[in-house]
Amino acid sequence: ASPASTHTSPDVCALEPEAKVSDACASYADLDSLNNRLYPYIRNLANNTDFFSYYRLNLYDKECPFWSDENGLCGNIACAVTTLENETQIPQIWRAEKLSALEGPKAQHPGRKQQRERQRPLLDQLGTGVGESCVVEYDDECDDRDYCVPEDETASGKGDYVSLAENPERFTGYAGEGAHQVWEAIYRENCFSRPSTPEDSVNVPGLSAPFQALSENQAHAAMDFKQVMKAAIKSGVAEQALDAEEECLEKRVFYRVISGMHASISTHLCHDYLNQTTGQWGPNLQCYKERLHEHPERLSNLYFNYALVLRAVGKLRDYVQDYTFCTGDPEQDQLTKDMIKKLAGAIPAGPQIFDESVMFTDLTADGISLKEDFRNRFRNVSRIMDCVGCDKCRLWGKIQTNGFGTALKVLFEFGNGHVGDQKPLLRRTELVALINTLDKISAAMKALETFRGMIVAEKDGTEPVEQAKLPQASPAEMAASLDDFDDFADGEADQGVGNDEQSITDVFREEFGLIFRAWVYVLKSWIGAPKKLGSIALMELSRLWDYWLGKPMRPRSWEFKGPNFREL
Ligand SMILES: Cc1cc2nc3c(=O)[nH]c(=O)nc-3n(C[C@H](O)[C@H](O)[C@H](O)COP(=O)(O)OP(=O)(O)OC[C@H]3O[C@@H](n4cnc5c(N)ncnc54)[C@H](O)[C@@H]3O)c2cc1C
Repeated sequence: ASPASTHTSPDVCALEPEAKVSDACASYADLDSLNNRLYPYIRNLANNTDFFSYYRLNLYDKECPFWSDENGLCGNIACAVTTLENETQIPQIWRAEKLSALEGPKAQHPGRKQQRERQRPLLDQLGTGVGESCVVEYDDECDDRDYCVPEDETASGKGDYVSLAENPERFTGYAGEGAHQVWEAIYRENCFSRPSTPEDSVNVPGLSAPFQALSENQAHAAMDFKQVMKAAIKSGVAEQALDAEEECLEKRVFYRVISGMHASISTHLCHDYLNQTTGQWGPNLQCYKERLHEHPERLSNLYFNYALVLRAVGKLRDYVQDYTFCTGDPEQDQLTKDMIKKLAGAIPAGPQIFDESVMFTDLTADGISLKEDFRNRFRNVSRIMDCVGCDKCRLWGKIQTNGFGTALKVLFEFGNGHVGDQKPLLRRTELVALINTLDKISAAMKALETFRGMIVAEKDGTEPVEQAKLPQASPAEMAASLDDFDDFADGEADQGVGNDEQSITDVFREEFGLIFRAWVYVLKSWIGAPKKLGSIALMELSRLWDYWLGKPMRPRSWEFKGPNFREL
């Protein structure tokens, strides 16, 4: 049956491309077209820059704080993570000797203020090119404005560096009771207004209609809300139950973030699936149908997350200006900074895709406690990640909760009049997690395109069109992709997307940028002219040679690529 016929969720109709993603401000089609342009760029940034492709985290030493996780461990080889054992594989600036030189002796756990004071003179020893973001991360103490339990990147913190590009998120085989227990615990964090007494929870009038879909036996056997929720998840009615709850926007957003993250994980595992008969990795259409296609509200939540995270990255445009990207390779650091600045600058500013200013507007005690509750619950989700029994899933689960936590922090703690305009310092791990989370959602949206193509092909009885693979870009190619991005930014401006009111300085900067790029273009053409003239001469000589030998003359290289081919 088609999704439309099997689901009563309001998101079913809303999934039409032109429809707006509910709770966001852009349509599915807008977000898809934005993603088509941004995707190669985000990929490059996340996978091909040292700053964003290494992550340090404590993957093995944290125990699950909620239950004994010994039974849920995954022994598959696909669950394993390759950590960087050899220090020479890590950019020099992050190696232990460098980090410990910066920290100095550490006899006891210092407070945040002490940490800052102690690190300052040591940072100064490194010289002006090195900032806090290069080497020093505060340890895993929570800041008031954190939505996540932070990772400790200091040398004394237990942890390993992981190359994210070498540990892609894909099918691992982690499933069953252990995985379900984790998802259940995560969704339980969404129950802001849980009934206060066990009686309430089995009292049918206290439950929303979908909970009543549980059999009477199930409902009466449940002694508290936790059990009702567990039973609801088992019976597959939890999503509808939560949908139908009378929820304020903030609680709905909490649920959508989690469900969207779950949908993204499912998309990746279905798209990069191991066919255990042939040993081949590739998309598994059945997996997609069961987990996503038949649940349009999950897809809607994935798009919602894209809008939310993209908005947060866009808000970094001023912040990254002063940020020191430090890997020990100044050329790459400059490139990284330019790339993230361009990315942030190309994301429509203002509330065109997501409007965070409509959330947490209630400044009464109730409103403040709602925000605290929201933050604490999200922190709990990040703690639950220590209960994931598969290393690879835990790695990406931790990165993505940190990424969403950072997005929420940027959205709700950076200005907006909620807390004032003070900008919180972002840890390196937070920035890395944010960009990699965006990369995961962006790649999931591209994977959905593949699956949609497969569904059409299956219906028509044709072969699915293979998606073009992204080329592995070298730093020089990355620079070229910056040029492409200029076109994108200009194109968007022409279409009136992302055009906030501009000041005279902005207009001047924009015009100056245009003139500068035109000047660079002309200069590049002049520099390239001798090579091009040489190629023309060589081509004409070869044609003359063919003519002299009486052979058919080979066509000119720019002639056989069609009328629109401009290059030599
Ligand atoms: C943090 C984490 C990371 C993981 N990473 C990976 C990975 O990288 N690779 C891998 O192969 N496996 C991973 N897993 C396991 C994977 O997510 C599934 O749990 C597993 O494949 C079993 O799937 P399932 O069909 O039983 O349903 P599950 O995905 O386990 O879902 C459990 C229940 O939740 C509900 N549900 C499902 N999707 C949604 C949604 N989007 N929104 C709301 N409710 C939903 C449904 O009622 C479903 O029955 C991860 C698990 C966790 C907890």
